Amino acid sequence: MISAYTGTQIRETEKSFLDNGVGAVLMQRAAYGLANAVVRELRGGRQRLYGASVTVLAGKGNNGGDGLFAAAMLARRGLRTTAVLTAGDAHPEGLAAFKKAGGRVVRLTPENMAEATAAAAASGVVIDAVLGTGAQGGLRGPAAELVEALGRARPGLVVACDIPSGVDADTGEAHAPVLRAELTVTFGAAKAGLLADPGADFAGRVQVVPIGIEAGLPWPALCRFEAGDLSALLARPERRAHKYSRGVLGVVAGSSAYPGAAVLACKGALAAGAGMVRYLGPPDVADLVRQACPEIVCSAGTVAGTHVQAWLVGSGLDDSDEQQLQRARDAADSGLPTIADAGALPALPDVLAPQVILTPHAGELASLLQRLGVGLDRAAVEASTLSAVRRAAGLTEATVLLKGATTLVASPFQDFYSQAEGTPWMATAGSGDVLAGVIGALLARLGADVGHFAERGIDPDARWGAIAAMAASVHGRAGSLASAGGPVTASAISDAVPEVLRTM
Ligand SMILES: NC(=O)C1=CN([C@@H]2O[C@H](COP(=O)(O)OP(=O)(O)OC[C@H]3O[C@@H](n4cnc5c(N)ncnc54)[C@H](O)[C@@H]3O)[C@@H](O)[C@H]2O)[C@@H](O)CC1
Ligand SMILES: Nc1ncnc2c1ncn2[C@@H]1O[C@H](COP(=O)(O)OP(=O)(O)O)[C@@H](O)[C@H]1O
Ligand SMILES: [K+]
Repeated sequence: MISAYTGTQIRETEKSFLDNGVGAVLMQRAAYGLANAVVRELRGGRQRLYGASVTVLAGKGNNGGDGLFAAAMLARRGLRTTAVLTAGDAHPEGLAAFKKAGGRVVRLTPENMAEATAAAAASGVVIDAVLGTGAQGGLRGPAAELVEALGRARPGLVVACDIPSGVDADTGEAHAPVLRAELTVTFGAAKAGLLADPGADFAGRVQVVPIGIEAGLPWPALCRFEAGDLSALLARPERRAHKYSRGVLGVVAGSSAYPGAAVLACKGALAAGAGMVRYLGPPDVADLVRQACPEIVCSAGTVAGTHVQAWLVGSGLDDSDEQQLQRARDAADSGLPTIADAGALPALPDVLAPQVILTPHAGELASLLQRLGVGLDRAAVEASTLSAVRRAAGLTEATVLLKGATTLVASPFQDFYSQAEGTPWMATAGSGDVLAGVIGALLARLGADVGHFAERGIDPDARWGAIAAMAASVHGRAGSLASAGGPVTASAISDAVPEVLRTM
């Protein structure tokens, strides 16, 4: 599992080390990790180290210090190094080491702005070490001007030191201008803002360099499941499993306008290993569901009269179909774990419960928040995804999964997950319906199994968020597998789910 922390958590952890006078040692480790990462990138691109050019944009704090020490190490390995000091001042020891190693120093002024920009744009590697976890707000003054111009000039390989300057380490909010990095080398542990959009857009690949503070880190602010976690959590069926023990999912989805959503949700659930799927809905949609998936048991019954372990409600619901909306409300009110998607979101009560998992995309989350009195539009949600999803979970008391390039999960117990295994090709109609099905199958199978999670170190209350994140990971992996770099349909994502689960 990748654990990520806020800037404050990292600074508090570092404090005891700094108080003990080992701050300089930590900085050397950070700089060494950063310099090595740059070397690996150059070698990976089959470039010669000797004579390669590197420009470090160095601010006046410790982030600039890390960058200058790293650049000094690179200078000693034969790279041509330039430091652009964006604040006039610089970390004194870092600057001294850089000069001693033979690096060239440019103190940024309005007069040499064009020259400094051109030099940075022409160098093979740019290290962004202007602001780190001590940043308050975004870049200002000459540093902002330089980064703005450099962004337009499309520089070579951009490597961010700890975090792209201007990205908030706690929330992932980006204060323009931010230089888009291909790689972020981050110290001690990942920062939460690197795993939430839009920060993740600017961070590129994230590499964590241990610096010796790890044992003192607190409970993470944000987690990301990796393949090994999924293998442990997605247990195979027991030898004497039967269809009921595998989990029965009830599905309330689809309408005459969107019958396909019901089919895709059911397919997603079957693909993710539901023991049985019971569909409730209008006869014309039920006919289509039966034709597409003869495995599904269809009826026109009520929620109370249908025996299931979990519910999936809302995908493709029509807001005028009062019978389906009532079923969605009954399911959310049943006390059983329920994934509520799309058309169910505006139909449910404001306050729900943790075992109800809401799955909005950014637009739907904005509408939900507006209904709850929070004046955020879609753009505001996209600019601050982690804060938005956290607020929604707090206000609704439900578990909230925000879909997007990075999928975020927030539970009312303050557990946060970020998964990003998908591909932009998955931004295709019906993809979210398949995700709903995958979540539904996992809820039906694992929702009641408190012991299963407890044995794997997950608190019973935290299992709803964990299940949502596991499903997002499986869905993202299935999408990437099916896409293989090209277009993908929602059906193909669903078809790839069993292969992902087989390899877990
Ligand atoms: N303290 C240590 O020993 C370690 C620190 N580390 C590095 O230190 C960084 C944090 O260092 P700092 O706390 O010095 O903070 P930063 O280097 O992030 O920046 C703080 C400095 O920039 C100024 N500043 C803040 N916001 C600004 C803005 N918007 N525009 C212009 N100037 C601004 C502040 O006044 C201060 O001088 C981490 O990101 C990491 O790179 C790592 O080397 C690990 C060890
Ligand atoms: N740029 C992207 N990169 C990766 N995954 C994405 C991207 N955009 C959307 N997705 C994923 O695709 C799915 C889209 O769901 P949704 O917006 O509900 O679509 P629909 O309602 O058409 O099914 C979600 O799982 C989301 O996380
Ligand atoms: K930085």
